[in-house]
Amino acid sequence: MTVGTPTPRSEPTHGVRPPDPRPAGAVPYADYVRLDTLLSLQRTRTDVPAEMSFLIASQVMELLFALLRHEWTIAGERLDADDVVGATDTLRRSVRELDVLVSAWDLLATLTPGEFGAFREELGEASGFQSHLYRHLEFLLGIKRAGVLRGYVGAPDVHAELERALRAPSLYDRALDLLARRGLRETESGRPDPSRPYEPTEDVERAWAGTYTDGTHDLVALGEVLTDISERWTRWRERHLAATLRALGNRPGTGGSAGASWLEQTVRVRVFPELWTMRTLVEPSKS
Ligand code: HEM
Ligand SMILES: N[C@@H](CC(=O)c1ccccc1NC=O)C(=O)O
Repeated sequence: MTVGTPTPRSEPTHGVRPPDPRPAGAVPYADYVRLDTLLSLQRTRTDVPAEMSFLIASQVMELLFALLRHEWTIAGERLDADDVVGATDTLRRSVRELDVLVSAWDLLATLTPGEFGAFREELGEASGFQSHLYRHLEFLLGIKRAGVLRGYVGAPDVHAELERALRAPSLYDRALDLLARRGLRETESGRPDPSRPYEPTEDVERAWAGTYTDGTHDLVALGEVLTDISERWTRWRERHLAATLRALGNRPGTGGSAGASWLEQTVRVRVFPELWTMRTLVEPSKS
């Protein structure tokens, strides 16, 4: 092609031949992504234009919940194996995924009460409150409430999986056990009953403060990435509350709660609490 010849619309402008879209032996893109199945899942209940972004926002967030469950399960196994660097790498990747989860609220940021109200009745009593993946993530983060299981008695597989996660040590329990194995805690090992709600202790607060003061590099990196996760978790809740206030005002929720005022209480709870409270106790670094 000579200079000045108009480029046909179907050809790339940079002069490189496009790759063969179906190379022999390779898995076709549409098969790998399961595109047919994926694109069969966006069945809205109404013709209200804004409903599609609501549905896709919910699906995107559920996918990211599943991804985070995967990452945090791997990270937990690595902590148990004393692989601090491996666990920290996995948790760092999960922080980027959490950032995507938080920004997924942008999909709902323009939803007005009029638009939401136009399809909300079709949702019946369905609510994100019933998300079992979200409950699984809460358990991994140490937000343990046995009562949550009651909502899943009609779904035995989900119930069994959540029960296992409730009884297993959380990610934080596993990190604190690791600190104990490294001789950084006054008490020897983990919580006697990991299915109980996590209660902050001065022992754990001092253990983190001592670790940060000593500058024990791998453990400070672990503490910082856990703090990143805690911060993002709160941020997701803040944006959920803002989206709710904007789209719903102070109406009660479909899941039976008071709505925004109920969500407001959850925003105040921080996961991994001593990683926040210990910071006042950390001594200035020497190097
Ligand atoms: C504008 C859209 C949304 C509104 C107005 C809204 C509203 C609410 C309300 C009022 C609750 C409290 C329970 C209830 O009574 O229903 C709730 C809980 C919840 N919602 Fe949403 N929500 C929205 C979108 C989403 C999306 C896209 C997700 C992602 C899957 C989601 C996930 C959750 C979860 C996990 C809970 C339980 C929170 C907890 O227990 O701390 N919500 N939502
Ligand atoms: N709790 C919301 C509804 C809601 O969040 C919801 C309802 C049905 C399907 C998905 C939903 N949101 C996210 O999962 C409300 O009170 O309007």
